Amino acid sequence: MSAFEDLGVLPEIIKAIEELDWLLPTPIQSEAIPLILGGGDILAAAETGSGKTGAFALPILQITYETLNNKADIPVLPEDQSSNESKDNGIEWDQLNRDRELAVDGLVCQARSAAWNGIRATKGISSGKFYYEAIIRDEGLCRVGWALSKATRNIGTDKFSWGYGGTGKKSHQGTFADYGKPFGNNDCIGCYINFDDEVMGYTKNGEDFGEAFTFNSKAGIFYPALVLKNAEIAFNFGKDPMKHQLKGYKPLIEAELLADQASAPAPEPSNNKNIKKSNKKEKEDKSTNTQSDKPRKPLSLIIEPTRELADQTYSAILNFSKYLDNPNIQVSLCIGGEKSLGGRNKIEGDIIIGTPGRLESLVKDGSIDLSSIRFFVLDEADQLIEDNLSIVNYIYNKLPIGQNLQILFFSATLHSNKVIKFSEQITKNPTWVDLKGKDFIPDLITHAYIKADPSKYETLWRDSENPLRIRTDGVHAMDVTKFGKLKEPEQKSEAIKLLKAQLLLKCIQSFKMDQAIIFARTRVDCDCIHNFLKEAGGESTKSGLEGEYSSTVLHGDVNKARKENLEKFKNGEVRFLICTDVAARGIDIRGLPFMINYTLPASFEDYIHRVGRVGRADRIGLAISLVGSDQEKVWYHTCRDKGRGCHNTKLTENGGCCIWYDEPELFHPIQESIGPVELNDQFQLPQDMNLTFGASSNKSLVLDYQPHTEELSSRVEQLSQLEQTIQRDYLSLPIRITEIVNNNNNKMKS
Ligand SMILES: Nc1ncnc2c1ncn2[C@@H]1O[C@H](COP(=O)(O)OP(=O)(O)OP(=O)(O)O)[C@@H](O)[C@H]1O
Repeated sequence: MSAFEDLGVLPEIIKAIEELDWLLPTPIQSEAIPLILGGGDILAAAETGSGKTGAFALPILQITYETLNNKADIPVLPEDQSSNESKDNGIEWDQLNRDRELAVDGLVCQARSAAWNGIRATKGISSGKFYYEAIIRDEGLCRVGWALSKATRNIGTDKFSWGYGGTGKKSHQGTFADYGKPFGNNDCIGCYINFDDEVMGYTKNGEDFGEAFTFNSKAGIFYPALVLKNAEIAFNFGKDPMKHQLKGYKPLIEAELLADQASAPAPEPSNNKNIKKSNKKEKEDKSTNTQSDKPRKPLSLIIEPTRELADQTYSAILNFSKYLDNPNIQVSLCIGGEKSLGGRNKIEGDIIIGTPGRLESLVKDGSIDLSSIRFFVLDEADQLIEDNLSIVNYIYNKLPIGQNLQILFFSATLHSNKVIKFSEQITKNPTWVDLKGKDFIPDLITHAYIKADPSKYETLWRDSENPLRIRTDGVHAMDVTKFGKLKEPEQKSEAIKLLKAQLLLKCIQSFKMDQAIIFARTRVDCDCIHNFLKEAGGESTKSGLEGEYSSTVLHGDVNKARKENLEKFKNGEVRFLICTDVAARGIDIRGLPFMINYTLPASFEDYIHRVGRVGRADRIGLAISLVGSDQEKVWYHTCRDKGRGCHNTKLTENGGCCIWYDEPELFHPIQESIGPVELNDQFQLPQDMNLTFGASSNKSLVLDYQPHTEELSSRVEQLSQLEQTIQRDYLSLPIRITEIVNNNNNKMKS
């Protein structure tokens, strides 16, 4: 019997997690899963990388599934919002013919993955002159066009499909050629097909680019088709008035729409539609499952502070749910940077995962129906409450409070007054699952630091012969022209900035770091470090191989590329990820050996989350902090454009956009609580600390059971003795009764 089974987890979920090598639950999972399955509110604090995602995701997935299986309980969306079928003459995007990471909401298609994801329409045409429109809703990549039923979903790459992409290329049979103009956000692309003359073509915002392809009109039924990557596109087959009229062509909806008899290619496992059924149960379902086939109201809502984290939790839940069918669990990802649906179409999904801003706007415009929510999860709750309290409160107030609603708070750092006060307002007698006390940090992390002292390391940063110098944030561009004896605070500040870049290289070299995550304070700092590493040898070589110091950045500015950059790092395509605190929480990169605090975070809690990117899932990690020996003057933009084009280096108290950042002060609590070791002059750990970073500790995540077992052993012993006493008493009971009965009989006889 699996240990997860002991916790009451369903076999289908266990099968999925066993494939991830989750054989035993981690301590937080052992504690939290039964409590959540049992129905209470909980506040769960456990160290970074200890498996908190599974601790809440597994039980809510299970209860969601069990609720759906009890068909009477399934809340469905009202009919008029759930189907476009009649109004669209039966043409819609085909849920059975789409790639796994493409989500469909009415006629809006979205894929947030860095891979291409395609879909085909349910119906197509084989005669006449018709067209449809695609309205691009962000800057991602896409190709739109037509496909026969034999085509793959990556249209334009085989001989059965024809596409036109945002880079201004048409493609067929894998050949890409210039056509029309590039297109992007807000553009309206018309896709037309003319069976009389056997030509296909495209328009952009009404401008006709003429023939793109010729084709054989007898080839079969031509379906609208789409492939996209990190993009969102809305379609109009003619239900709404077309944006641009195309002379001689009618909207597709007016055609005689057809579909091939042949079945569609097997669908990928679903992420937001109820499409996969086991053969065995299919027959029963035809009669009984009509309720669960309808779009359903969400049962679980999970809020995550960042897009990356929302995406990670979304992928985890998709993985956990892969063997749950009849019905499949619908999971929807709602993250920032997307347009409102205007309440026209409801977000479908049994489990919705999103970021605060996006969820707020979807709730406000009526696109998410919260009336059936049973689980409200605040992951990284302290950050959500710190940064987005009003949104969390707003969403909470829209929930069906007082019914079966369960509220779950999770974080490694959950002990602030603000969190406790808020939790008291919204939870009912919550159980605290606090495994290690306040802000505990995994033992698998070794903490080290180097004091970035320009007087100590003069040769490193003063060396005028060394062409490799970081271009710093520009705060001192006007006030430090010469360094001299480093008397002025501004000189020291700039010297520290120059030195830190050199120390970074030394650390990378000394520990032969293959992969590391580097945290800096601002976007500008991240870009400066990225450029510095490029110059140090981070450029891709002509042969396409990444350079020795290849890096990528992740911060608030790198909007669309954020996911792609993170994937590059996760896949090992680049060696260093340079980021702001946007990646400090939750991001799970298995086996990551090193992290570097290029600048210290502004709070001790942030230090805990940042260093928690290493030392996860049983891997030993090293966290190195570069600590300035003096204060540094840094940007702190209060200006309207948040720093764009700002050169105001006065301090904020004088109306400017700079502050003095006091790393020596920020380092105190870290030094007191954790006591990091100082790297020696060779930038090495003391010799007795011989560790292989990135390697398994061979302790296993679940060995943490041991202290718990020891703690409980005396009580288990007492229980066992009690049990024995009861057993003995019980066994002696009939004898005594017989004795009493016999005695009584004897008395009566005599
Ligand atoms: N029972 C388990 N057995 C083996 N590996 C596990 C188990 N549970 C989780 N993991 C793995 O441990 C890693 C960390 O899990 P997770 O991301 O949930 O940690 P976390 O506690 O949420 O961390 P953070 O506080 O940084 O958000 C992941 O790679 C996950 O796959």
